[in-house]
Amino acid sequence: MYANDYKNKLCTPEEAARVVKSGDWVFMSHFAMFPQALDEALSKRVGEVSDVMVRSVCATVSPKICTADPEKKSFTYMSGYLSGHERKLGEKGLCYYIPGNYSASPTFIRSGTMYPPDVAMIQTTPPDNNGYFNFGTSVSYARAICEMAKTVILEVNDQVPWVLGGEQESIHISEVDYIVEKSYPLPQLPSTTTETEAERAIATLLIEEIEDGSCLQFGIGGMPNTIAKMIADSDLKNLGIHSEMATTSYIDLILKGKVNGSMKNIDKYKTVFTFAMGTQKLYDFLHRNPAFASYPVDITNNPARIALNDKQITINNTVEIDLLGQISSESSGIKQISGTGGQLDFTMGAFQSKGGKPFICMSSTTMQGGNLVSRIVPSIKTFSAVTCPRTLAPTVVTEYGKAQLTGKSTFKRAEMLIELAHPDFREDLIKAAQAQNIWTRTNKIN
Ligand SMILES: CC(=O)SCCNC(=O)CCNC(=O)[C@H](O)C(C)(C)COP(=O)(O)OP(=O)(O)OC[C@H]1O[C@@H](n2cnc3c(N)ncnc32)[C@H](O)[C@@H]1OP(=O)(O)O
Ligand SMILES: CCCC(=O)O
Repeated sequence: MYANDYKNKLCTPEEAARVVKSGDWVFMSHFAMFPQALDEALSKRVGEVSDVMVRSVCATVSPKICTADPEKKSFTYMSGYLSGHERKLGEKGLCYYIPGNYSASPTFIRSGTMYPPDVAMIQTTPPDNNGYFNFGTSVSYARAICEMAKTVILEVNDQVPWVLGGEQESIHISEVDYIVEKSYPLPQLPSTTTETEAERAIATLLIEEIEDGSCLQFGIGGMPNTIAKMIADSDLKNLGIHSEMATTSYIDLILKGKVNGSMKNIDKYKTVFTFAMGTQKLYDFLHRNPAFASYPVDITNNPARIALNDKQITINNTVEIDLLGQISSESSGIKQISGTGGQLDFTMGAFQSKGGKPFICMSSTTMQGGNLVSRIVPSIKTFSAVTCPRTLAPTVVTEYGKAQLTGKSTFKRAEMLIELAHPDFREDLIKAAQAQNIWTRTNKIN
């Protein structure tokens, strides 16, 4: 029925890329759905256009518009959450970070608060018989971008899984201006990370906090995968998932019957997420699987909606925490590592959920430049961003224990956090707390 429409809109990536004019804002799709053919075609226009602003989120390949234009003669690239590729480009001045809570982006686009997109370049599945294309593994805010863009170009990839959605997971051909085709496997995020002893100790401490019927969110990074694996081997049952990200570790949780969503108050029996990144096994598992519902990020990450499920447990990683409980999860000094993403959104949501518990976890130390450094620090580095402010500091977990910081005074926070630090750093931290006037004689460690 829509075959003629499809044929009329079909063109080469190079033809589609010609739509972009100097001064345009081009919004590309996110994470594993970064539109590789359109990026390549646009990169061939270096020197032909100027001041073109391109934005995406966590591109899982290195955008060619950056590498083809190291002097930024034509393109300036920015991302809402840096991937490893984007982090490296950032260090060369070829990728800028856009600070923000992930939940807010669709609203900012629709309200015009964000620069409006001139051109949307969005990767999708091929259309179904009703003329709909599916946003695959990155619903994110693809719909908001397409609604607001002057020109919508789809990059159709027949290797993208069709992911069933709660809403806004698809777009109709009538809303599309150009279609290009390219078949390639989605980039994969390896599932096997080498687990450290500290990660296993932290996971053990977190498992104690999860009950039958809890609703889980796992953040990004090595640690959440370790915990998911441990849950898959536990006696826990009737768990639910309401998360931002879906990962390969979900497969076992679902197949082993740990996660069935039966105790959720909303999206019952569904594992909810806005983007997925993992192995091909995950992408195959997601394809038309009714166990999942993808939603746009203003729905998955809305704290008020997160709170509708009882016993929401959120497990996110951080880079460092200062003695006041300021949580810095996305940068180290001027080095932007990743982004705020949904860390603050989910922490706020879990605080409001009945029986909910937000957690921030980290190994107590890390190797940096060949030196062992503490992640619990007197003060976070100059220029480092605070991802969760101290007013919203939840329970912090290291391999040495848990510290519930909410409602605690500055001296109590300092004391509890120092108990979670590696023993080699505790004396220096006590001295720092004394110098900061957040230590008292009532403190246990002295
Ligand atoms: C997309 C989403 O929003 S999902 C929802 C939750 N969102 C979030 O939690 C967002 C913030 N969190 C994050 O970005 C991640 O969880 C992180 C960065 C805290 C941890 O992720 P991991 O992949 O486990 O981090 P990893 O240990 O590999 O380190 C990543 C980088 O940070 C650097 N880093 C880590 N700790 C430190 C530190 N204390 N000082 C300096 N640099 C550090 C590492 O060296 C590495 O950089 P490199 O690749 O250039 O060498
Ligand atoms: C994680 C994405 C952040 C944004 O672009 O809003």
